[in-house]
Amino acid sequence: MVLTIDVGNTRIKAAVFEGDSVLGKFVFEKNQLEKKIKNILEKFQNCSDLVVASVGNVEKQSFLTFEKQLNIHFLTHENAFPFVNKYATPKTLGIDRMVLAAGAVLQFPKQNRLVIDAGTCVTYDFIDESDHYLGGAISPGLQLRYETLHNFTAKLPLLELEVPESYIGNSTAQSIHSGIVNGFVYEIDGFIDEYRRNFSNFIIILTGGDTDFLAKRLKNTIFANSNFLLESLNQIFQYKIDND
Ligand SMILES: Nc1ncnc2c1ncn2[C@@H]1O[C@H](COP(=O)(O)OP(=O)(O)OP(=O)(O)O)[C@@H](O)[C@H]1O
Ligand SMILES: CC(C)(CO)[C@@H](O)C(=O)NCCC(=O)O
Ligand SMILES: [K+]
Repeated sequence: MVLTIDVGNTRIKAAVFEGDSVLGKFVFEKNQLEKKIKNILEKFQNCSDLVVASVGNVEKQSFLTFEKQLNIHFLTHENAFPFVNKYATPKTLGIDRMVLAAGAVLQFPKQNRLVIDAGTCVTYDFIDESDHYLGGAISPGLQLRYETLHNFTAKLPLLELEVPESYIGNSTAQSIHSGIVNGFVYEIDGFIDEYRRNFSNFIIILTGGDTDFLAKRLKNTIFANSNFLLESLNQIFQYKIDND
């Protein structure tokens, strides 16, 4: 059994795998990390390995507490990844993006793939059919857009996510919802259209905290899987055993 942990910018997500099956899924805050891992390990006593990908500022020490119980694997740029990294600054590429790219290559061999992770930030990652990682884009996520609009203006309120009534916002609130929600959807569909103009065939994987909200609203057909990063961690773990 493998415990996979994704330390994001805002939250931590974890899942226990037996082979390819998910036995349990967990979401928690950074300050609950040690307590939650302890609880998970009490529930799943056959966990032998812990695989972590972290872009957040969590102390490595918090995981090392469990060193006696588990083999701990901290993914870094030094690990073997199943693609050729063509990013101009490979050392600054987010480990979460590398894990998503690896998962796309392992789950969808020999085809072009676009991975969209709609989390705190939205990331776009493109890996072509020759398994070359080309890069993509980073933009603010849905929640971040609401917060930024409020934090950097004098008059704009902090609103909760709401589906806009129309693209023509007829009030301050509706204008904000339209700008953020419609803008977000247009951005993603716009990127997908641009990729389509340049690559004949590719699979699109959508993941991250806003997966379900977005999946219903995009005009393009996508493969929606909010667990894709955790599943990819599990797959990399299998790959890592074979290749490191
Ligand atoms: N319970 C929740 N708490 C926070 N965000 C949530 C929640 N449910 C859905 N979301 C949405 O998920 C987005 C955050 O995504 P996610 O949880 O994947 O981010 P994260 O933990 O920071 O991970 P990453 O850094 O990998 O993006 C927000 O834009 C928000 O709209
Ligand atoms: C873009 C984020 C914040 C998304 O979690 C993360 O992947 C990261 O910190 N990336 C580093 C910059 C880059 O990927 O080029
Ligand atoms: K993200």
